[in-house]
Amino acid sequence: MESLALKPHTKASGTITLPGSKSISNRTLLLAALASGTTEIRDLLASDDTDRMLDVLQKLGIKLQKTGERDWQVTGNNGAFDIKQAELFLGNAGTAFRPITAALAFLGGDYTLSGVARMHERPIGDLVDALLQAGADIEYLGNSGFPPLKISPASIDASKPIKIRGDVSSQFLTALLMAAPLTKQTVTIEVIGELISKPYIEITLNLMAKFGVEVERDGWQRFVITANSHYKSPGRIFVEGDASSASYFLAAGAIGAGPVRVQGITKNSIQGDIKFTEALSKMDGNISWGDNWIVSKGPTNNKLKALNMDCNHIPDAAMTLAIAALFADGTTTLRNIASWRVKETDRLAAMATELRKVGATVEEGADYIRITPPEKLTPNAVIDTYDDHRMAMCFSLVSLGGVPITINDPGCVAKTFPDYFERFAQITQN
Ligand SMILES: O=C(O)C1=C[C@@H](OP(=O)(O)O)[C@@H](O)[C@H](O)C1
Ligand SMILES: C=C(OP(=O)(O)O)C(=O)O
Repeated sequence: MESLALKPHTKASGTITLPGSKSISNRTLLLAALASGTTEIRDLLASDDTDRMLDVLQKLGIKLQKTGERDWQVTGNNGAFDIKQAELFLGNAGTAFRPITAALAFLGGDYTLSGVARMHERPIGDLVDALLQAGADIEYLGNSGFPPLKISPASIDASKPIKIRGDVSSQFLTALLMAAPLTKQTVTIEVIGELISKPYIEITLNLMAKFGVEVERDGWQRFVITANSHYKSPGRIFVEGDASSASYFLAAGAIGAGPVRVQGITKNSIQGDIKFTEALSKMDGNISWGDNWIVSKGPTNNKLKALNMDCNHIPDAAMTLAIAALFADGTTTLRNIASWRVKETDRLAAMATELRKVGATVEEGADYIRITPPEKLTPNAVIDTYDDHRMAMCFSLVSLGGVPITINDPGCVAKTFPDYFERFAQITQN
């Protein structure tokens, strides 16, 4: 297996232009494909997750044209896919698998949807159960409740409210919301139990509105999409820089004195992970904002403050906090993150195992992690990354503690940030 040896550093500074947001990119691609009219997408993320979405849309007959390094033109097909039979591979992209499942279930056709082995261990039962209530025809080709899936033509009846659980992944509700206008019926969605990762629903509603569909809502419990809703191209759409990707560089600035500046995002971002900046401020990191940028610097006394935080609203960026915890003045507890267990790997187990390799004392609970930093980080740890881009990106930050560290399978960052390590090298050159 390939591995990357990172040299020890104590300082991080410089400027990084962020890659486009994964969450915005994949939603925008799908909405543009389902809209009437042509959409110019600027600053789309180029990564494995977006490649999976582009590939699937192309297979479904959507015309996609690359018009610049990060720019695409999508010719919408007005709420339909012309290709009615296809075998689709969605890698490990949750933001592609879940919404494509819902769209195809409502539009009908003969499709199989599969992914990498880990995707076949990531639950999808709550979404399938919701789609079945409206008459969709979906079969599990492997284990019940998990991909791969077979979708067949069906007659969809949305006259009764569709109930959906949102306590395993918010992507199920996102998928149902985005697909609802395809039924051309009024769809009422009722969320059962506690919805997790709520800010991702705001991204969904925001982008649906940009494409002309306003969703009526009653808090987080009930959403109504009326029968006359259909997606229309907004013309041109700009993808913000990825707030989760920003977290590694902002943390680097706070750990390694800084200043580190990320470009392509600011305060009014529609991404929930922008709130990572609040968590970093609570740890005494210094954050400042501008037009289209954020800068982080270290605390004046050089040590970060320990944190005790409910991280349900920022599940991805919370992993970065687990690493920042290594540089804090006491024990950090990150709570309400049970969803970590069903992402690219079991992130609670993986994070605990790898943090122990660098000397931390770690308590891992069903839905929390508690991290006490060591007096001195253990040098030369060899970190396993479990095919999880965020494990690889997070652990690069340990090198800022002045210790060499080796990252196994660094190429797994391709899921959302293919040139991460080149960018990281840019801020650790001095
Ligand atoms: O909707 C989205 O774009 C996402 C939602 C989150 O997943 P969960 O809702 O499963 O927590 C997040 O972890 C994922 O990276 C992207
Ligand atoms: C959970 C993640 O990905 P996915 O969109 O596949 O759920 C992630 O990027 O951290």
